[in-house]
Amino acid sequence: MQQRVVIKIGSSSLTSEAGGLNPDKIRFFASELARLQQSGQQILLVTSGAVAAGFTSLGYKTRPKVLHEKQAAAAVGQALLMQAYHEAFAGHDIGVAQILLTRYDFSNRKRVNNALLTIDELLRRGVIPIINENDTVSVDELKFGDNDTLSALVANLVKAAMLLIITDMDGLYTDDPRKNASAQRIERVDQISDELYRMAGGSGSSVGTGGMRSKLEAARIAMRGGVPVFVGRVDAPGDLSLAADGSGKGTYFDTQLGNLSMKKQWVGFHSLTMGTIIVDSGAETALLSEGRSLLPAGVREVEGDFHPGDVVEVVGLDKLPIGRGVVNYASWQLLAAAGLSTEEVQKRVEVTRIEVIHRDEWVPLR
Ligand SMILES: Nc1ncnc2c1ncn2[C@@H]1O[C@H](COP(=O)(O)OP(=O)(O)O)[C@@H](O)[C@H]1O
Ligand SMILES: N[C@@H](CCC(=O)OP(=O)(O)O)C(=O)O
Repeated sequence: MQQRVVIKIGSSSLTSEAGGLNPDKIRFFASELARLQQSGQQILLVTSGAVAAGFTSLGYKTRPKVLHEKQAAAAVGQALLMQAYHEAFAGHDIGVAQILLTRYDFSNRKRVNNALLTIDELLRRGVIPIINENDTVSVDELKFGDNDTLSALVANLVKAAMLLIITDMDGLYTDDPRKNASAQRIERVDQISDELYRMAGGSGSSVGTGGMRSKLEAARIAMRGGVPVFVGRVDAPGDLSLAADGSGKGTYFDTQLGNLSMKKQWVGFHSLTMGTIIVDSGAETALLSEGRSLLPAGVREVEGDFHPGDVVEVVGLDKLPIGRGVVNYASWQLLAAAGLSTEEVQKRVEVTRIEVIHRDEWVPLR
């Protein structure tokens, strides 16, 4: 199978600060992607820019903040965005296809499989799938909020050889370079630490959304799926191919954290969680450092209404996420078993497995 490369281009790289698409930039990226495709890779493009492209046509002076205004702007802008790509790629004799996805699509195996079959067929025929969030039907918690996460989920789904996140900054710095001139660029990252998250700020431009923080989050998801990531700038001919070859202007994230099976990817990143389990510090250490299963004794609180086989989020006493797993208890059973020793649980609660979450069905997120 040919190698697949997912390229994500942010609004800041395609539009002007005042709104509206920049056709020169679109043409430039089309020729960069065409060059990469000619080198034998299958290309998938995750593009932002619909809101930024559309808001001026609706009479907004600046990028709207209210959800339904953003959705309206995206509905106008998405057509403009696709038209611009269609024309730009036609110059290279390359066809394009529009795919709009939401978070919910990834949590539903049937829907995500349909998307994959479509993508496979397009790639077989040399067409570039152009993917964006389906802004019209996305509502708050189902929303990606930014396309960085979407690009990581797509990269994992298609088993990409690499994810290239193109933005207006040449990589991750020790601080936002727009605010701190002495910030230093980080060349390579092999583990995403809390310290790194503290360095990464929000968006510096008026058109972008997630900033470096959401790019780090995306890198974390892709790395867990075994996909190496580049975050950086592409602004001269040949830059994209250089980025794919390992000598781009940006930061590289390696994947020493190991590959996750499709099942664990689904549990960790694609599924919707049906509840939350709050665990004590002993259970947190057992789960994160000792590779053990979660037992009822370590459970402090239970939130939500779930059933055996559902995916739940596990948080520490500080309420910060530790990971996700497939739960073996219904929420009402776990409420009865919380804090009890294994012996006590066996006497009092009728469950098929004693582990609340078995380590084989657990994905740590720290
Ligand atoms: N530590 C950091 N290193 C680099 N850029 C940072 C950092 N913290 C915040 N940023 C900001 O993140 C911005 C890129 O994110 P964003 O505006 O969302 O772009 P895009 O539209 O490409 O997704 C940069 O322009 C920069 O101002
Ligand atoms: N779906 C939205 C993406 C939102 C957005 O701006 O994302 P990004 O520029 O990647 O930070 C759009 O096309 O405008």
